[in-house]
Amino acid sequence: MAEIIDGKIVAAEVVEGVKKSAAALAAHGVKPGLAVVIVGEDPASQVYVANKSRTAKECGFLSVQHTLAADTSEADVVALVEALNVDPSIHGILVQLPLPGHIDAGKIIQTIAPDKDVDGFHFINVGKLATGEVDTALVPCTPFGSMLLIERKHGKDLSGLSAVVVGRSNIVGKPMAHLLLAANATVTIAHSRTRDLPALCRTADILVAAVGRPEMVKGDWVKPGATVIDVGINRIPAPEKGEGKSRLVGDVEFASAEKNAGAITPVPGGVGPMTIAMLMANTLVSAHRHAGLEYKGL
Ligand SMILES: Nc1nc(=O)c2c([nH]1)NC[C@@H]1CN(c3ccc(C(=O)N[C@@H](CCC(=O)O)C(=O)O)cc3)C=[N+]21
Repeated sequence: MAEIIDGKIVAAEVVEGVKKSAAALAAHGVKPGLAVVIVGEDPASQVYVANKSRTAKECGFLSVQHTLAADTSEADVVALVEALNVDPSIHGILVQLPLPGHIDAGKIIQTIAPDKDVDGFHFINVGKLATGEVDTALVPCTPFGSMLLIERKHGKDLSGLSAVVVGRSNIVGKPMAHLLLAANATVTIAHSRTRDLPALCRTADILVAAVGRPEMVKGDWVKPGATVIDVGINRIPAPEKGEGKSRLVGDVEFASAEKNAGAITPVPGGVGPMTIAMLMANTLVSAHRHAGLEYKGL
């Protein structure tokens, strides 16, 4: 049976470090500020938003939330982001995705000042990650947090290890692959058009599932002893818990996968809490950079 990697514990350690560093920043008269912009009400995002503002306050940050009506125009969202870009009290801007269909998410993301882009989605940060300029980049929170869990298990140098990332999104799959590559892993990105996905997954020493399909990765896809990082957060009906009830599952079929894996992240309590912790870490890094200070954390 696999070791269960407890993301809540590692995330709490990260948050503890962020809290201490934020307190030290206060001596320089700097308070990290995080602004979250939400357009409309996406129920799947509510948990995330609540966890995020609670953690930001716990870290001693300024935490500002702008909740806009679902029919807000693209121009109005652009104007808000531009105002936050020049607001000196704000060091991190996160525009909650998905956005309503009439708003071009790409346009909004590219409007965010790259040095406040705590999601790491702006072309500048994507390019820096891809070219190894990580010291001045902001790295996407979910892959960054996943990488921290992988480091706990394998150290910072993944030389000789093969990693398979299932999923090629700009938000998780691609940046995850870049981080693994930067750590010297041999990386394959798999997706819906990959031939014999189970066989490919069985070659992975490190298997990252980020496809958004509930329990798609089965136990017999997992190489014995492999490290499995489950990025999926899927809410599925759970009639056994009562009528209208639901439960969270990952992209990995946990019960079968934990029999083969050497280590595995659960859902909930794995990558999710790490995403929040890294958002705090990125906001702290940004606050340091804006103040001309160096952050020697993480
Ligand atoms: N611009 C943007 N950046 C994001 O990073 C972003 C986003 N938009 N839109 C929504 C998704 C989703 N997301 C989550 C992060 C943590 C948990 C999390 O903490 N999950 C708990 C779930 C706790 C529970 O529901 O019981 C866990 O996995 O343990 C969930 C979801 C970030 N997202």
